[in-house]
Amino acid sequence: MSQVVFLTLDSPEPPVRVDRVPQTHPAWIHPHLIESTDPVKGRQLRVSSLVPKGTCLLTDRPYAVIPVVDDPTINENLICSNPACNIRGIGLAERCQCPNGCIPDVVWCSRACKDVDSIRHEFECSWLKRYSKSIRTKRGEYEFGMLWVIVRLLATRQCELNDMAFTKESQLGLHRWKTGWEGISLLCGSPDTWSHERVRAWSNLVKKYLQNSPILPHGLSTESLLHLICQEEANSFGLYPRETGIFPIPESWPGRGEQFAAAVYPTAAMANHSCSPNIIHKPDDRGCMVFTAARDIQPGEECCIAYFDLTQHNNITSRRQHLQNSFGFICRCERCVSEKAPEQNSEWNLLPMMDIE
Ligand SMILES: C[S@@+](CC[C@H](N)C(=O)[O-])C[C@H]1O[C@@H](n2cnc3c(N)ncnc32)[C@H](O)[C@@H]1O
Repeated sequence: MSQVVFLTLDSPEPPVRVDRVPQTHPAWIHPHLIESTDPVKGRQLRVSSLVPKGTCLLTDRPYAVIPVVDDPTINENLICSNPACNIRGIGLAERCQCPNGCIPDVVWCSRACKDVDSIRHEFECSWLKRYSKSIRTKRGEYEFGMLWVIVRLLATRQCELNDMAFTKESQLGLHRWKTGWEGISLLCGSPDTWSHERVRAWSNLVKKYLQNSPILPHGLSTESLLHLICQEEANSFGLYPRETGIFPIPESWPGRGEQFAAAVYPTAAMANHSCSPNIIHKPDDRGCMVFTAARDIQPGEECCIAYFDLTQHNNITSRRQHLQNSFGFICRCERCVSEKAPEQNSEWNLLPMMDIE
């Protein structure tokens, strides 16, 4: 059963028909890509038979995505807020803005996209109006972005709860992979996997900005919200215009470019990190995450991406430090295990998993 909503426009244009909320299913998963579990790394992606170099293994739609740009009033890299579109690169002339003037980062590429997205945007609009300025001023862009991703996750969840067709398909287990909110709830990351300081700071943010209220009517407990932040921090992707994970790095490689968005994907988040990845990843022009085989991948082999730009951290000490500080785990990829930094060897087995600082 599809939910049909008619939205009335101010102008004499015909009403826009919304058949159902935007789909959050993975757009496509290669039939030979499988999920398994590693005793140290947790869930992982593998292939069940030989996958030749250049094969596309996954395109995953974001469950939530936000733009990340310095000055949204002039930057042309903003993405369309409508999750069914999410096109990047909206020129200043063609962008539609929020009629309530919530924040300049919220734009749509057309009036049709704005209208189709009105129910979802309504969920975040009052929250953005009420809190964005003070969070940005007092806490900075990073924490604002993190909280906005959480609010967008909750907004998609709300749409999903109202969308009978999606819920029914999920409940019947029609998908081989867990999708939608069910996929998000399976993401790794909990208060136990992060440092006490970080968890305390996030807990304060939840109490101050994310509690269930008429401004943010999600119906979840503060514990669930804290857990969601822990998951988001362990699983969100930065979106860059060029590929991440090309290895060995070609001499003329310019790097992946400047970040333009951040997103959470239910299936792409299952990929573990390797400092010599066999998968390169890159968002398409609509924010879908695309995984491509960087070389031939043998049957049973794990599929790994690089969580960071390998040109920026080229020795083991720098790579380990970066992964611990930014992602909260000690890298156990084959390259790190074989290269072990001499000065860190003695501590290697003593360090707790996933504990930052
Ligand atoms: C984005 S998730 C990847 C999927 C995750 N394994 C799961 O169970 O859902 C990132 C987490 O996976 C684990 N992980 C990823 N790459 C790893 C690596 N190279 N070495 C050790 N743990 C890794 C860490 O716990 C990390 O916080």
